[in-house]
Amino acid sequence: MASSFSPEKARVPPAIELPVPPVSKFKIGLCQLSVTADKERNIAHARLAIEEAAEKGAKLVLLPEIWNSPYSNDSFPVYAEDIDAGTDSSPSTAMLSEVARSLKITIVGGSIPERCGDKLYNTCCVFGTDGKLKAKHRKIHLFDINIPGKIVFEESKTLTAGETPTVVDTDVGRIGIGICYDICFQELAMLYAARGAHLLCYPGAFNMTTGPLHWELLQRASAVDNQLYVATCSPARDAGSGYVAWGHSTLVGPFGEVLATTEHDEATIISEIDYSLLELRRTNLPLQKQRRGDLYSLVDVQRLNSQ
Ligand SMILES: NC(=O)CC(=O)C(=O)O
Repeated sequence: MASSFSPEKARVPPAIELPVPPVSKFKIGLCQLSVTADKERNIAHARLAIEEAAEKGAKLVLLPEIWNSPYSNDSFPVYAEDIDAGTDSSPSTAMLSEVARSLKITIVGGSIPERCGDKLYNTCCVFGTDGKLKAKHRKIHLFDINIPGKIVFEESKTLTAGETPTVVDTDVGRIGIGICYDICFQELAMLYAARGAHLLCYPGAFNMTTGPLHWELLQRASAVDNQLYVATCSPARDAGSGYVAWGHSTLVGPFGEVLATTEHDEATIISEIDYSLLELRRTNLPLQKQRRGDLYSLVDVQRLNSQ
């Protein structure tokens, strides 16, 4: 369907007030998992890591991008699951749902290759404490990159891009979801902030060229520009695999401060999120009020079109 967006209508309603989160302080777990070619092992392994994070007090657990499959265009069609067709056709999300329900935690389930009809997507599922699927985010910006002599990757060879930004209300606050390359598009983070997100979660697998330069920079920029928390989770590095991930899963606070991070080995990071700091930082630095909406503005096309 063609978008009905027109520049004349491009006056955006004011940003949504930051909603009162259902919880002020809680622990988040970032599971930087090793990923192999053995899907069953990957699922069992992820389950153990989630259980370990929950045992250490995590109420929200974040997994990496493509944690049930090698990250490759050859693998995506082979490992893809039909998430909407019920638990039998998606063992990976069935596990996430079951463990979220039994441990009463929220899970932002990294991403897996999703099959829907004749299309494949890179998809993140969010499960609530009752085990129900609360949101499904299909990677909006496909990772098509060509840095000669360093890295060439074309997700669009096999995958289709998602069409919808995803903000989800959970027991641990309002969360905006992006997958890896989605983090390079700051408008998406701004949109989530304008929709009242407390936290942005990005499962990601940055590469060894962009990772050292861009990974932390983008997270900190998103956090400080939008005055919210940003959490990322990568697979652990496997130097022998076709795609070598940078690792460095991280939690950044609303002042751009790195609260917890790790290197490239497998690890579970447990760190605290304190939403009272969102108000504090927004009072210290009232960017929202100082923004020059008369000179520039972000257009939320979906909100405009739904009016
Ligand atoms: N998987 C990705 O989208 C990787 C990416 O964005 C990168 O820069 O690396």
